[in-house]
Amino acid sequence: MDKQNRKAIIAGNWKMNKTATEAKALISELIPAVKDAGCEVVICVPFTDLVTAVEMTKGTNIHVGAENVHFEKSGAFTGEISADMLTDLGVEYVVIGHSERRQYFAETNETVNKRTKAALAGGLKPIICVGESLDQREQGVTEELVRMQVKIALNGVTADELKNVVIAYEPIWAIGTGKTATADQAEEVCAAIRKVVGELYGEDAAKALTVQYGGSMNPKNAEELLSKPDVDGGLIGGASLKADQFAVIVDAATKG
Ligand SMILES: O=C(CO)COP(=O)(O)O
Repeated sequence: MDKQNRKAIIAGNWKMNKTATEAKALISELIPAVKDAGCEVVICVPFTDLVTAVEMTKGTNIHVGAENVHFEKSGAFTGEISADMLTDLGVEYVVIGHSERRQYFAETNETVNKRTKAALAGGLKPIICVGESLDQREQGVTEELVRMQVKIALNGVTADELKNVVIAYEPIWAIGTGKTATADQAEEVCAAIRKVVGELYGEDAAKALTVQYGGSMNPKNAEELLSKPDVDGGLIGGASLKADQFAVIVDAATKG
């Protein structure tokens, strides 16, 4: 369902889960489970599962994303993957700046910005992750922090490119903890994200932007979270690894 003509997107972020063999089994279950979705359905999978995911989802309503992309086009960057490598496979989306990347792999707002620009230049749709730690929330700096993360991530991104950008609000304290933000907390920050994008690109661009919530979204809480006016979808970790659970969330977004 569209909110003010916005596209709701439910994206799975598989993280470091599923071998190619396991991915095959999960995607086989997912295809029939989400075939009537009224929202966009994306699965962001490990690099080693991309070929399988792209091949298996051809002709279905499932879109495929990667979980990271390097900012250089090519060269001596052992172990890295470029935007061209991903688009050439048929990959459409890419998660950028996930808090796990920021926490364990020294990702910064600046590298998030570089990756975002490289993704867009290469024809990928970035899902840019922002969000505060529990400490930051308790200190009352959530909105300032998220505004800064969004501003730096989008530095140098044109208004035209913004049409392909998705922003995911993922409070770090809610990721993988079973502790979900309340629907009002999610709405408050998703609205703040839309506001800062409005300041940068104007009202119309802000209204068109898809802003997702992520952090322990599950079949039980999805409907309430997705009913909020500024929550246009979800970035789902744990529950995206179970076809039946993911399908319930997709249904909730279809209603939302
Ligand atoms: O990090 C997330 C999605 O990117 C959320 O993970 P969980 O849904 O497992 O909390």
